[in-house]
Amino acid sequence: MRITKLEPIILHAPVTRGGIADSTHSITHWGAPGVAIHTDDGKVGYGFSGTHAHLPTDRLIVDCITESFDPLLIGEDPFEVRALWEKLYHKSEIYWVGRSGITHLALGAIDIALWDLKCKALGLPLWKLLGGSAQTKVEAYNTDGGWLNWSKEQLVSDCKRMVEEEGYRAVKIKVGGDSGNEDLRRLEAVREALGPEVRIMTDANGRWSLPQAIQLGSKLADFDVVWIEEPTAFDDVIGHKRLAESISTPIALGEQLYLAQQFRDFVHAGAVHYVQPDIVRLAGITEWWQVADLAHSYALPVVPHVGDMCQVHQHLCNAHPACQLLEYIPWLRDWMKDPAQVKDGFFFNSEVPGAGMEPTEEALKTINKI
Ligand SMILES: O=C(NO)[C@H](O)[C@H](O)[C@H](O)CO
Ligand SMILES: [Mg+2]
Repeated sequence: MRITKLEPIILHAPVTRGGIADSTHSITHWGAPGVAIHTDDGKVGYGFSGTHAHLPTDRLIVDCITESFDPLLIGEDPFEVRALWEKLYHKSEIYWVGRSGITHLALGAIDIALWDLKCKALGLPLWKLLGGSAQTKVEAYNTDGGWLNWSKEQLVSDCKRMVEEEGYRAVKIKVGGDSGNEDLRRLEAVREALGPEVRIMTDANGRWSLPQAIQLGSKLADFDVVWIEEPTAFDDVIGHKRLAESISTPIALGEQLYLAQQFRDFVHAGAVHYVQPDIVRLAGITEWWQVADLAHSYALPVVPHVGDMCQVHQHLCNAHPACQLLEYIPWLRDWMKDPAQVKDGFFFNSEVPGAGMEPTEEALKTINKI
């Protein structure tokens, strides 16, 4: 099998109720800039990055795919995923301007598409190609009812519905609003509504200063939260280490980290407890697996961020022994041929050959019409 063509794709999918916000971002659509990789035997592999649907930067990502990486892939054997990852990552002119950021997001989409091709050529779902199930099932926690722009009433109503009607036993709510006391009042209302057994995660999306994170983070224990996610500046290893030494609530982070080496620094410093690698920020499945192995060697749970909207991470969590739990956000499910399925709070294992990000024919009709 040889690669014959890279076709750029940009999908923009509407988010829940037309707009969601966390402490740092406010979006109306989820962006999926990516690629369809065609081969000489007619197979097509699909891979996407995950963005906030900002068209100019989505175009930068797909241009990087078609202008910079394309010439390095035409004629290559897609089975050689790791060799191609090294070739593309270390292409010196690209490495000079990239190493993380736009070029890394572009490489991630390509890597996912190459794994997709490998799966399709062997007729296997990604989790089976990676070695089979490492656990009986992967639990889902739901993020899509906890947005910071929801009123407290909407927040409580969504979280109750997810638990009482949809079977979730864990939900995540956003903190990091303008008022720390309002954050705590919202958290208290959700805890009171859900009772003591349901697990609640909190996520500040990097908004707090270190003193704010120490002050507010120390109060989270009153509500028995599972973790505080991204409490302070995304790249601040020392700050998170100091916070981890100051509060009892575990720290979760990773959705903003591009490189395995960044995860190494946080893990080695004891600055993270729940490690959240994302294939769409790292350079795909190939780099994600390195981070999951690193975390596992430190006995740290891996609970990926889902910039792919669970489509590929459902496979990865099924296959990697460090994963028992995965975030659920549904924004791409109507655009995917094999949408991730959650029932009674657990993910189903897909048996469909592939890595999970093949769009529907309908979705492909919308591309490049954005
Ligand atoms: O932090 C998150 N999950 O843990 C969410 O993905 C972000 O809030 C959304 O992408 C909006 O920026
Ligand atoms: Mg987050």
